[in-house]
Formats: sequence, C-alpha cells, structure tokens
Amino acid sequence: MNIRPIVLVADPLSPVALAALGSDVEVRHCDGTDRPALLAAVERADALLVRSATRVDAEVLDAASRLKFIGRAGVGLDNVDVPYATLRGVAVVNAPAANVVSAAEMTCALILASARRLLPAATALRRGRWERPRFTGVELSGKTLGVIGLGRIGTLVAERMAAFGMDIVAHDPHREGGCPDGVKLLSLQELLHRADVVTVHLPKNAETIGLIGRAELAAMKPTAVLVNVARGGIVDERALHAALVSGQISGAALDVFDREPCTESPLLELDNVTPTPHLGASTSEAQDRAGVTVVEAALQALFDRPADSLVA
Ligand SMILES: NC(=O)c1ccc[n+]([C@@H]2O[C@H](COP(=O)([O-])OP(=O)(O)OC[C@H]3O[C@@H](n4cnc5c(N)ncnc54)[C@H](O)[C@@H]3O)[C@@H](O)[C@H]2O)c1
Ligand SMILES: O=C(O)CC[C@@H](O)C(=O)O
Repeated sequence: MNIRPIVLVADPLSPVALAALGSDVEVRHCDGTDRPALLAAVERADALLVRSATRVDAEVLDAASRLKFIGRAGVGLDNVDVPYATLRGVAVVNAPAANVVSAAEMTCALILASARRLLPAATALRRGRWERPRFTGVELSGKTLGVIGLGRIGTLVAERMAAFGMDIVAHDPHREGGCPDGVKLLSLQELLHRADVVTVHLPKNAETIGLIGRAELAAMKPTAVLVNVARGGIVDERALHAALVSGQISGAALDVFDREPCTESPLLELDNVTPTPHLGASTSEAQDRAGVTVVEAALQALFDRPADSLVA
C-alpha cells in the first residue's frame, strides 16, 4: 500500500493553494483555534499549514511526533515557536513577500478613512443622519507620516502615502542599507513629536511588545492618528484607550488586537477608532501567493523535489 504523507491545514487557505497540494499528499483539515481538535489532528501530520490564527507552541510540537514541516502562509511568525520547532528538527517556512502589498494598501485605506472620518460618517448616515459639519476631515497633503518599522510593508506605505503629498519620517534602528529617497530617519521620540499619522509596521517580539505605551502616546500630537496593521500587543491597548478618551491623540485605526478574535473591547466602542478584524492580508491575490508559497515549500520538504515541478 502506498502511504501518502499527511498535510494538515489548520487555517483557511486559498482554493488555489489547496489545489496546488495535488494528489501525492493526503490533505486533512482542522480548526486550529480548537485546541483539542488541533492536538489530536497534528499527531499524525507530516506537514502543518497555518495562517495567523493557529498557535503552534511547544504543546502542539510535542504532540506532533511525525511533523517535518510548518508552513506559515503569511509574514508574522509570532504564532509559531520557531526556536522549539528548530530544536525538534521541524522546518518552518513563511511567505515574507506574499501579502505585503495587500497589507500596505490596507494601511493606506485606514489612513484615508481616519482622515475623512469615513466609518462614523457612514454609520450615522445608515442611521438616517445627514451630518455634514460633524464629519469635516483633514487633508493628508502636507502632513507628516511617521513609519515605525521601515521594512517591506513600511516602505510600501511610505511610497504610497508620499504620492498623497505626505512628508515621510521613519524610525528603524535595525534597518540595513540606505533609506528610500525622501524618507528621513528619526529617533522614536522625534517621530512621535512630529508625525500627524503614526503607522506601525514591526514584527511582534520581546523588543516590540508594548513599544507604543503611555509615554509614547503622550509624546504624540493631540491631532495625531495611530494606525496599527502589524500586531496587537505592540500598542498597549489600555494606554491607547485612555489616550483616545482623554483627547491626548485624535484617533486610531486598528487591524490587529492583543487577543484575537477581538469582538469585545472598550476600543471597539469609541467613535474615533476604525477597527477591522485582521484583514491586512485578506485579498485573493495575497492569499493565493501566500498559500502557494508554503505549499511549494511543503512539497519540497516532504518529497525532496524541486518546487517548480510540483505546482501547476
Ligand atoms: N495585518 C496583517 O494582516 C498583516 C499582514 C502582513 C504582515 N503583518 C505584520 O506586519 C509586520 C511587518 O511586516 P514586514 O513585512 O514589513 O516585515 P519586515 O521584516 O520587512 O519589516 C519590519 C521592520 O521593522 C524593523 N524593526 C524591528 N524592530 C524594530 C524596533 N524595535 N523599532 C523600529 N523598527 C524595528 C526591522 O528593522 C524591519 O525593517 C509583520 O511582522 C507582521 O506581524 C500584518
Ligand atoms: O492571513 C492571515 O492570517 C494574516 C497574516 C498576516 O498577519 C501576516 O503576518 O502575514
């Protein structure tokens, strides 16, 4: 009998990616946020494919005695215990470029929505209120965008918002190489003092958790808006709530939350917050690219064949 390797898909992947898995593997599905189901299913898996919702920690890795490969169909690896996986001899592959354009476009959408107060204006209109003076916005042209983390997504956001006439400043002490034309690197404090819109594009790790807290929010202009399309927890949510309620800053747009799914939070009740349910990577193009990238890598790891010959 020909026994096919088992690929466990624990978060929703694009149909294109699932088709790319082909027939040389047995594909199983589980809900990676259902812990008992995940622990049971991973026991027989040779490869595990996830997005951001499934937490792949030591408990999962210890339950996965056959596992050789973890594919993270996206950028952030904060939901995977990479050091422990490496210790266990499990390869971890992500798709670092697959969704960066989508995440950047989402960030720009949130910046524009915040400047023109689109969410509260649309909500009021749906409730039968035609309130034009209440929703006077601000122009972005001539204002300053502060990018914290000038990596792939931060750079794409900077390029796009420069086309709206924004001056771009950035903070990134780890950046190697030069800075894109027209972008000025500043200390975090200088950036916070100067920016009209602050946008966060950092990985979540021990250094960045809580990086934007009470003191950093206090350093921002009272007219400024904070945008986070990176990870919840990089911005201290309690401190942010207090800053928004007291008028220390003017607004926030949040695609990510400390605990997800986040359906109850005092932040969701504020009129000056534009919240979205972690949609930065949720485009068909990004999901196809991210899914196919990790499927190709999984097949290569399982069969030791060149990826090009595996995916149609
Ligand atoms: N909302 C979404 O759906 C979505 C989609 C994609 C990525 N993301 C998140 O966005 C993050 C950034 O993605 P990326 O592709 O731009 O990553 P990247 O690695 O290309 O860029 C991150 C940048 O942050 C910088 N950095 C690291 N620590 C820093 C610090 N303490 N202060 C300032 N800068 C620091 C790095 O030098 C790097 O330039 C990912 O880690 C992921 O968590 C979210
Ligand atoms: O598709 C997802 O689950 C979100 C992924 C995104 O946050 C990322 O880090 O790539």
